[in-house]
Formats: sequence, C-alpha cells, structure tokens
Amino acid sequence: MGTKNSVMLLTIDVGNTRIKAAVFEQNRLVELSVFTKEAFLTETNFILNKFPKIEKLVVASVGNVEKELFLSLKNKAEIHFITRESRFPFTNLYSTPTTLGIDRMVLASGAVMQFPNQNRLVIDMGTCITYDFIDENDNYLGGAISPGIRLRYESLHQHTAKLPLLTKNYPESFIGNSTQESIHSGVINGVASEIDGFIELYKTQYAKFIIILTGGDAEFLAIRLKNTIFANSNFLLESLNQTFQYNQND
Ligand SMILES: Nc1ncnc2c1ncn2[C@@H]1O[C@H](COP(=O)(O)OP(=O)(O)O)[C@@H](O)[C@H]1O
Ligand SMILES: CC(C)(COP(=O)(O)O)[C@@H](O)C(=O)NCCC(=O)O
Ligand SMILES: [K+]
Repeated sequence: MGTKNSVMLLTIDVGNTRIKAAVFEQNRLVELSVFTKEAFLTETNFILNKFPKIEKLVVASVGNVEKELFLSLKNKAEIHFITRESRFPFTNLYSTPTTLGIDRMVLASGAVMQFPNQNRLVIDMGTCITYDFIDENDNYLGGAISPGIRLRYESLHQHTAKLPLLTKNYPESFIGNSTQESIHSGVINGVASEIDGFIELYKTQYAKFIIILTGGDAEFLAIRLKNTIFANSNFLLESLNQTFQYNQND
C-alpha cells in the first residue's frame, strides 16, 4: 500500500436509503458520516471544510443522486467514480455483468483484497439484502437479492389495510402473541432464518468460506445469527477506498 503521501480521500457510497461517507488518511478511516440525499451538499461541504487535506472524492452509487451534484464539488476536490469500467480484482462470472450493482462489485473487490485466497460470502443488509459469493480462485459467482429489514416492515404496512408500520425491534419469541410481536417475529426472525438458511446452503457446496456481514442492519442482526460472522458496517466504504487504490496501481 502506498505511503508516499498523506493526502486524504473522501469515499462516498450512495445507497437506496442513505448516503454513507468516510474520510481516509492513508488507509485509516478517520471520520464517518451518514446522511440523506437532501443533505448531500451541506454534509459533503462540511466534511471538505473540516478536512482541507482531502484531495479526492471516490464515489460509488446505486442510488439516484444526480452526477451534477457531485460535479458541483469539482473545484474543491478531484472526483473519481467507481463504475463497471473500473478495474476489479476478480473475474466476473455473472451472466448479466452490465446489470450487476456497483455496490456488489465494490464489496466483492474488498472481500478479495482483505481476505485473499479463500472462499468469501458477503452479506450486505441495506435497503435490500444482497448475497455475493467470490470463490478462492477470485471468480465472482453471484448470489441473491431479497428485501431488507426496513423494506419488509414498510411493505407489510403499505400493502395491507390493518398492519401498522413498526420500527425494528427484537421479537420476544418466535411465536408472536400479538400483532406487533407477530410482525417483529416475521421480519426479524424471518431475516435471521433466511441468512442462516443461505449460509447452510453455501456449506453444502463449499467446505470453508469466510462470511462478511455489512450494511445498515448488520450490527442489529449479527447477534441473532447462528454462524460466527465478521460484522463490519464500514466494509463497503473500506472496500471503496481499496478499489480506488487498486485502480491507481496500474
Ligand atoms: N437512521 C436510519 N435511517 C434509515 N435506515 C436505518 C437507520 N439506521 C439503521 N437503518 C437500517 O439500515 C437499513 C438500510 O441500510 P443502508 O446500509 O443505509 O442501506 P443502503 O445502502 O441501501 O442505503 C434499513 O433496513 C434500516 O433498518
Ligand atoms: C440490489 C441493489 C438494489 C442493492 O442496493 P442497496 O440495498 O445496497 O441500496 C443494487 O445492488 C442494485 O441495484 N443491483 C442491480 C441488480 C444486480 O445486482 O443484479
Ligand atoms: K445491499
């Protein structure tokens, strides 16, 4: 890893729910912010003013923040977009590579660089829950997409006449004894069982693999899972920094 200069870099991950930003100095994360699309310019300007050493912005977006918004910052820092045309340290075996989410590609890239020469399963609990598997030969195989925790609560409320909108909470039992408890059990135990179930499926095909759990709900859910996993909410931002460095070392 290059230690030749101490410039700071601001990585920005635009998800479908929130924007996450992290300042890196060398490869150390020194500041983390989470904000909405509406607050984008205020927040990024605040960070740029607080850390005048930031020379570069590294952006990956699956959300709908307009490119113009980033470009309005271009007199303050160099802007780099990580896109499908960037270099990635894996072979992409997805049969529709042009529709694969850039967030999933960045996660896969981070998994390969942080955990070399092993099978890896990355689970990102954001708006959606995404599963991504990269084998020990650095082949990206694909995975799964399912609704995230917030999305499940919202869709139960929005698509029924009688179900309230609840904020996430651990269910007391898997047998919900009220409407609220039934919803919490359905969503939280449902997601936990889904993740445990997927891990078991992967185990039928791969004897050993590391599991990385990330996204807005990672910490909330990690303690409810059967398997030992590596939970790191900042894995995507760290991977964005690493993917950028990887593209610099051509
Ligand atoms: N302050 C918050 N606002 C919105 N969602 C939050 C918040 N804190 C935790 N979450 C959880 O994070 C999930 C979204 O994760 P996030 O990583 O932000 O998504 P994305 O990357 O798709 O924007 C939701 O399911 C929600 O339960
Ligand atoms: C599946 C996603 C919506 C996940 O987005 P997120 O939950 O991180 O906001 C995103 O990775 C995406 O738009 N993917 C495109 C389809 C695909 O990956 O095959
Ligand atoms: K996700």
